[in-house]
Amino acid sequence: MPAAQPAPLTLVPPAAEPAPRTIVDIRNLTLTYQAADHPVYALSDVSLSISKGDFISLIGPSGCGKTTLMRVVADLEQPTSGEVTVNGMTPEQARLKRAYGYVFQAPALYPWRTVERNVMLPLEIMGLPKAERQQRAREQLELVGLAGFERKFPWQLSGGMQQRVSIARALAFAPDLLLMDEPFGALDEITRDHLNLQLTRLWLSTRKTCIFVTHSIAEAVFLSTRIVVMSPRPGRILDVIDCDRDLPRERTLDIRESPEFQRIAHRVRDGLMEGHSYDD
Ligand SMILES: Nc1ncnc2c1ncn2[C@@H]1O[C@H](COP(=O)(O)OP(=O)(O)OP(=O)(O)O)[C@@H](O)[C@H]1O
Repeated sequence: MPAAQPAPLTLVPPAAEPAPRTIVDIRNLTLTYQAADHPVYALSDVSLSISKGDFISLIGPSGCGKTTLMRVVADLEQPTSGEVTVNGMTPEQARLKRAYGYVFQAPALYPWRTVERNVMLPLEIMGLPKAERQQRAREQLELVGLAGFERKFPWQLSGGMQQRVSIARALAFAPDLLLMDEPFGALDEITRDHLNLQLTRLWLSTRKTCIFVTHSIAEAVFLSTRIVVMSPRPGRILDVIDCDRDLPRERTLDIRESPEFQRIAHRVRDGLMEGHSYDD
């Protein structure tokens, strides 16, 4: 009987990486506010695609439309023209499905509610049973490093801790997308460094898609997978910088001294200066 032949080797091509899922798709977005006596051209022809797990920072001069852009994604403003989808839905559908959490510049916590009850509030509005509300609130508070502070009132916490409570509140109903509008803008630099570090760890562990507005170049480079540099009003996109290509995903504060970090920071600064009108 002839010896069994070994099965011929077939080369299986490596499985292609699945294309990242688009969470936010913005096409040719223009927004003009109708102020009392004149139109305000806030955004002009903005197109941007944000994939699942991206951490996008929007940076640009004051009044260039960063908040407006986030508010359109959150269905708090209507575009004058252009298309926006969130998780494949219109912003309105996404809002109704609670597809995003919103963190504002000021923590906006209710002073008469404990920390835990502040985080539970959106869950209360959703009608979740108390035990589930409490469990979810505790999980989120632990995630932002505030386990043990559940029974405190907001006024008993520092500004940085209050902002962490508002992040926990935004995360409480497990949104796919986290919108953060200059959440650390009002904090001192050391606290801000600390929160940047915490936020980057939180992002690594949850892989939420984040859109983050900031005026700080260092903060944008430290946190982001991509930085979107905007022009003065009407806001247009001047540059989109891929930070992930040159910086590791896990970042510690000392990365800010690295030549790669400095190079990206320079490019952001160049973009901001190029687009800036000093006549304003
Ligand atoms: N409801 C509104 N009616 C009229 N103009 C508005 C309205 N909301 C915002 N604006 C104007 O639109 C422009 C863009 O505002 P927006 O708040 O989006 O800018 P921004 O880049 O977030 O500014 P900042 O960095 O100062 O927070 C500004 O000139 C602002 O004054």
